[in-house]
Amino acid sequence: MQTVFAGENIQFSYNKKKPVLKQLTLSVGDRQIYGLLGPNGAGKSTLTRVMLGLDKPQSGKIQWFNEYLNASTNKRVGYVPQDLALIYDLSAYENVLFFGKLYGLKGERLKKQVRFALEFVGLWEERKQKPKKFSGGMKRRLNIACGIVHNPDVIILDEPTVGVDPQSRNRILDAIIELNQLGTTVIYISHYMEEVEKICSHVGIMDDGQLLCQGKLDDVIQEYTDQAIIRLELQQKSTAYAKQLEDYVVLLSDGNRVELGVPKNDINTLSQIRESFGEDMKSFQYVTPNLEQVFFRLTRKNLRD
Ligand SMILES: Nc1ncnc2c1ncn2[C@@H]1O[C@H](COP(=O)(O)OP(=O)(O)OP(=O)(O)O)[C@@H](O)[C@H]1O
Repeated sequence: MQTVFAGENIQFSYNKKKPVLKQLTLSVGDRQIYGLLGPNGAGKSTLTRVMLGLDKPQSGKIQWFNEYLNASTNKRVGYVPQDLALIYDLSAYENVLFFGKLYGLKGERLKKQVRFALEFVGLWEERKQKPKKFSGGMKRRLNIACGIVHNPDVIILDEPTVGVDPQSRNRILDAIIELNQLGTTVIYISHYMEEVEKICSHVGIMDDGQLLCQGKLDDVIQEYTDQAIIRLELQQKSTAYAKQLEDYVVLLSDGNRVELGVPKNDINTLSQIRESFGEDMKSFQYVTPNLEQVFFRLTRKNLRD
């Protein structure tokens, strides 16, 4: 596998006192959809700025395509920022044209690429309209068109589905998958665990300026979920079963619902649970290990906290 991005021991602080990125090492391979997850303030946007060369780290090594950042690597990387970077007095077409020119495109190639980008996000028909009239989802899609107009080898998308309706959200996710199938490596920063599980081949979880794990999505889930989860629906509120619950690791207790962490494939524990609750157990469900559990285990936080 070819490495597209390699960052080693990146140390960065805004005010030279408290580091925001702490000896962070991260690598992204060619044609991956790499999901970068982390709670608020973990340092994801800062990392993105450092990766793009907008902020300079105090120490560490950053390479794109095995080269230090330079004019040529810059052209191969696209960026769709979290905050919409649109010019509201220009039409959708002119917005994308503007970004294409910034990346050095000219003439027929520029026109062709603008059309490709607008068609790709499904906004070609609306090209003459100004984005101030667009819905949140359309603005996000236009933002993406501006980021891909120069046909980059890698695109970094920072929370591209925030504040959009479900239809636009699906459209954006489908477009990202399609872009990847066309050969683009995607670095996808998101707060939505289910989106990362749906589209990403690889994942990295960061907290407090450090990368806590990274790897193939399935491998990470396997490696970091040493417990199976059993979800019980009880007749009464879970507080009424304090005695029975003493014997188990209670992961969640919410009204009549309880989630217990049990060793994987441990049939004895499962039958013990059935016996302990007997008739009081309305339902019993095995919950497949997922990224949310990995995230919680590593950060002790829920992503949307
Ligand atoms: N320009 C800045 N000057 C000083 N501190 C900053 C600046 N930008 C971010 N920080 C601090 O750096 C830390 C990491 O912030 P950052 O925005 O990178 O996190 P994040 O993971 O992207 O968060 P979110 O998910 O909320 O966007 C936070 O403590 C934040 O307050």
